[in-house]
Amino acid sequence: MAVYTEVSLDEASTFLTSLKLGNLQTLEGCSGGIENTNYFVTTDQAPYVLTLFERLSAEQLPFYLRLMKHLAFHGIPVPDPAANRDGDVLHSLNGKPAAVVNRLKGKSELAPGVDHCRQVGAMLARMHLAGRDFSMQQPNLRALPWWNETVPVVLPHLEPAQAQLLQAELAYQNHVASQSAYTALPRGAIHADLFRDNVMFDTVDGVPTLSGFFDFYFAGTDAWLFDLAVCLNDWCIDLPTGAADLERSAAFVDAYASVRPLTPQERELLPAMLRAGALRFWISRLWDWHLPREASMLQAHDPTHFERVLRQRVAYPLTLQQLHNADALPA
Ligand SMILES: Nc1ncnc2c1ncn2[C@@H]1O[C@H](COP(=O)(O)OP(=O)(O)O)[C@@H](O)[C@H]1O
Ligand SMILES: N[C@@H](CCOP(=O)(O)O)C(=O)O
Repeated sequence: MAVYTEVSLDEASTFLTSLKLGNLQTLEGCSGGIENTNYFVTTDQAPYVLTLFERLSAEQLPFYLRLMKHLAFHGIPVPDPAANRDGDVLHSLNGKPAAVVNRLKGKSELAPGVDHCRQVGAMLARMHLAGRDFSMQQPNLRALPWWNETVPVVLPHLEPAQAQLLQAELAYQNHVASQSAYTALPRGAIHADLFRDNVMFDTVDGVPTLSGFFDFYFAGTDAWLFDLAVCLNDWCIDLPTGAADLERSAAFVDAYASVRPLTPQERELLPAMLRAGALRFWISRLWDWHLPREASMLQAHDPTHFERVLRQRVAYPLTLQQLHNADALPA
């Protein structure tokens, strides 16, 4: 259930009219999602999603909403936040920060194939390029400084072998971040959480067709390669084992690079960033699992999944060369 703050028909109707989004026809609480209150609404103009932000503050939200607006303006299929007559995209409803975006068509593909990966890879690169002239900056709030802060907090909850891996990987990532190749990585606005459940596909003429990226609430300014690595760690692995799926990985990376070729430093650091992406989500899942926030509505995800992904990435580093030689990694 993801309606934490009730909105009545009258309240929604007045709100949508004030944004000139038409006359309310339907209002339906959305059962998916765990962070925010989401309603699917339809007016005589279009279907929308009304979100009341339960956790993020009014200070953080403008970056996410403005980024979505910027990307939508540049033709990237992302929810486009509705502005009021003053151009504001962050509103307030029933005491909560609120936004209204267009509803993307389709549904998430939780068992993606090669073609899904190809589409997401190409669109990810287009999104990175479209973000180049986005004027706002906000650091990735779940990057290295947060890992350094959070690892000591979760360590006491781990088995010795897990603690050893976590500390060793954090030391390795601190070392990587001090290298000139890392500093030279191209950067910009990244989604930072573009998992399978944050992408929609619609069926067009019988063909699954990417219809949008959403849930930009971990977005920030960081290395584009990190975003690519986060995606590869979700879209292109075998979920039960965490092992890389070479065919999907190659399709994803090739599609990405066909839009934005990777720099020599990105090619060099792909294995390290795949480890960084696994570490980031292992830490956040450990944190949510062992230290649930008071009155938290979050359902913690299984941290051991990303421990497995990290172990795979350490044991079998995935280089671009290997991606094009499918025999190089064990099945
Ligand atoms: N713009 C959108 N278009 C279509 N569906 C959406 C949109 N935004 C959210 N949803 C739906 O609402 C669900 C919850 O959204 P999400 O952003 O993941 O919520 P939370 O941040 O609370 O986890 C998604 O799984 C998706 O089905
Ligand atoms: N993708 C992350 C969790 C982020 O939660 P979301 O529901 O806001 O996408 C993970 O799998 O750990």
